[in-house]
Amino acid sequence: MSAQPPTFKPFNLALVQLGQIGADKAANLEHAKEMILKASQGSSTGQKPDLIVLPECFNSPYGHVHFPVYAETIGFEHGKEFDVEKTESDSVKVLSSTAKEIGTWLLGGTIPEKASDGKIYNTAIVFSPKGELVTTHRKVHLFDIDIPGKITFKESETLTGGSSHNWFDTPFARIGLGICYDVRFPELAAVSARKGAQVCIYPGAFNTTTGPLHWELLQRARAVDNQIYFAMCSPARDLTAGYHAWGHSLVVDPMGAVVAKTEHEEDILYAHIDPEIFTQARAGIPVTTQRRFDVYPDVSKDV
Ligand SMILES: O=C(O)CCC(=O)C(=O)O
Repeated sequence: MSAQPPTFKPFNLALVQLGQIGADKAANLEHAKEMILKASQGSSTGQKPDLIVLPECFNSPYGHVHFPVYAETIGFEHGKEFDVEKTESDSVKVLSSTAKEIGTWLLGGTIPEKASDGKIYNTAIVFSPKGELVTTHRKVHLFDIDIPGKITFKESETLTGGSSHNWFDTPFARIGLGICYDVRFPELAAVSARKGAQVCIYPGAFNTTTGPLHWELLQRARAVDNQIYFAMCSPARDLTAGYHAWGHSLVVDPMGAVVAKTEHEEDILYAHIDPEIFTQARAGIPVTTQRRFDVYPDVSKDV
């Protein structure tokens, strides 16, 4: 990974708020492919996406009991050559060939991943327009919460938290990665931004308890405190499923303004990403050059 981020150029983003995620993995993959192909055609106003994003856990129902059942072995290791043809992961195969078919960057949401040590991770997978798996990100902060009478969730029952910070470079931007609950930890996005990411994108799946209060607030906060674009892509809400996703996929600009958002049904959200807004935000409110690392530490140092 080069230290210097790519020059930030205008691009179009599409978030696929996927519905119909059920118990049948093959059907989930087929529908995901169908929706990626649809997204690649562009918006009704003619915006063709350069990068398409899927939600968290798009190939299986969401819940700690499901992760071991749906987990796939990917075989990717950071810093090592990786041949997609040799992976055992059906999800990686389908997304790789789809990205290649449409010639578009694809942040293929997350899937439960079984690592060589037997541990299971919640892992985001990213493909180049040639279908190469360029990076992965294992959810660092596991979603373990207990709000009595509302929601109890314990990913750590079956998952292990990732231990690395990840981003990827495209010809138009450096994109910082995180997954859902990771958004509650400002340090991760701060490290991405200080390492040069102009945009952060987190596949996510908030719920109907925390979603209304925190989903938009957290994303606007991460956008403003780092003066970056920030987006999260959710699955659609399915009231027949065990987990009711909040939906409301969102794109926020570096001033904290909402660029685009959906409701909770299946939908494709398009957004134009404009580097001018990034440049103006940083010039007008120059916090990026006013930090006082003599008073508090720089969290991006040594990472
Ligand atoms: O932080 C939250 O309220 C929700 C997080 C979540 O749903 C997740 O990490 O999957």
